[in-house]
Amino acid sequence: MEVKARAPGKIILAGEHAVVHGSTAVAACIDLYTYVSLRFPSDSDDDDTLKLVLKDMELNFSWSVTRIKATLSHLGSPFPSTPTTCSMEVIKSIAVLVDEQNIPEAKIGLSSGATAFLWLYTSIIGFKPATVVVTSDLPLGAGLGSSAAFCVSLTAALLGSLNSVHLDKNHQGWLTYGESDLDLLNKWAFEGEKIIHGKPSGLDNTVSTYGNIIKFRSGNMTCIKSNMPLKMLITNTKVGRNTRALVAGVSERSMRHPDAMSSVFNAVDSISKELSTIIESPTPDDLSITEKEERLEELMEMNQGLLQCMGVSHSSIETVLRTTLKFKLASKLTGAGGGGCALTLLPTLLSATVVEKVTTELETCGFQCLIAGIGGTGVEVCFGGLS
Ligand SMILES: Nc1ncnc2c1ncn2[C@@H]1O[C@H](COP(=O)(O)OP(=O)(O)O)[C@@H](O)[C@H]1O
Ligand SMILES: C[C@@](O)(CCOP(=O)(O)O)CC(=O)O
Ligand SMILES: [Mg+2]
Repeated sequence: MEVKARAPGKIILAGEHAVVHGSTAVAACIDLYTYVSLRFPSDSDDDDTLKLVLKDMELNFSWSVTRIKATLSHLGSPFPSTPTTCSMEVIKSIAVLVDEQNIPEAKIGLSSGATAFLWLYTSIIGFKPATVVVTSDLPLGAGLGSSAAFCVSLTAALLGSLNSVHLDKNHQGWLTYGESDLDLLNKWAFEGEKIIHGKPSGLDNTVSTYGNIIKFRSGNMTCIKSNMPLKMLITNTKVGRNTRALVAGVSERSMRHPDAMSSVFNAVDSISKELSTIIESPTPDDLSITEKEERLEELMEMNQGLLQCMGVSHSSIETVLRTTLKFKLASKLTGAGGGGCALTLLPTLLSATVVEKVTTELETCGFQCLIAGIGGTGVEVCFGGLS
């Protein structure tokens, strides 16, 4: 049997980092996906290996199931309906299994992904041989939520292989999970994100699971129905960074300056709330589309200023801000910052010529630009053929 799953990446319109400290954030899924295929060997195959193939990265990992079992069977796996946090002690045991794979130094960031994989696989499936193949449209470590899309798509494929999950396995094409299965899936993916991020807010896995545009605060989400066109230019500075280190840096700064940082987080909370109100408010209302766009641009600039206060901007992001400002366009970083991606609002009345000019100038700086569709469906699975 083969189960395929795909989960989208995301952009954060407002509230990254502050959301880890209890502020509101607004995020939308984008139409770039991570894909997972899960295949169990037939009973006649004499195969004792669990294989993880990271196709884009040209990396093949393989573990003997007997070896994994010797390391982890004391945990009582599998426990698919009880999402559980991987303890530090178990992370260390899994790290030994990951280290044995000799990941090249240049790709060492993938070790946290491999650790999350082993935790999710053994917790949900147990000690069974299989081959898991992963591919992704998303740049890794660029702020577009590749870590969450990886955890969500993997969990979707794993849960999809269980009989306890309510899905029509004869359906041809992509299928969505029911509400209660999605809730379970999201909780497991959050446990995977904890292994990769250290202290995630849960925003990224939630938007990748449920899709749409969401307002999120302290683990609770509300879907936002947008009443205006939202076109964003995404610029990838290609400056690599690691969310875990950036999130830890903000927490350290907030321990050094608790009062000042709490005011920063409160300001971000207000920005996210105002931003979601503007997006949702009916048009024509008291504000025209152009006026709404101007307010969004101002809020994005204010949010970017506060991200600078948190210490997560970067010279490459400042270059994007300066370049887009020349065309009177507002930008902010998206995701953890420290490089990675920036968002630029493209107002409805902006001419195609200006979009072309700004894109060319950003690309001349060595950056990569794209316009993604935002706010679509979340995670999906597939058992049959895909047309
Ligand atoms: N397709 C993938 N395969 C394996 N690991 C992945 C994949 N996508 C993401 N990861 C893991 O997530 C990490 C990147 O996550 P993170 O630093 O949070 O950045 P972002 O989520 O913005 O892309 C990678 O270094 C890797 O460990
Ligand atoms: C910085 C943060 O708000 C978002 C991180 O997103 P990403 O991993 O950079 O795509 C962290 C979080 O919410 O868990
Ligand atoms: Mg991430």
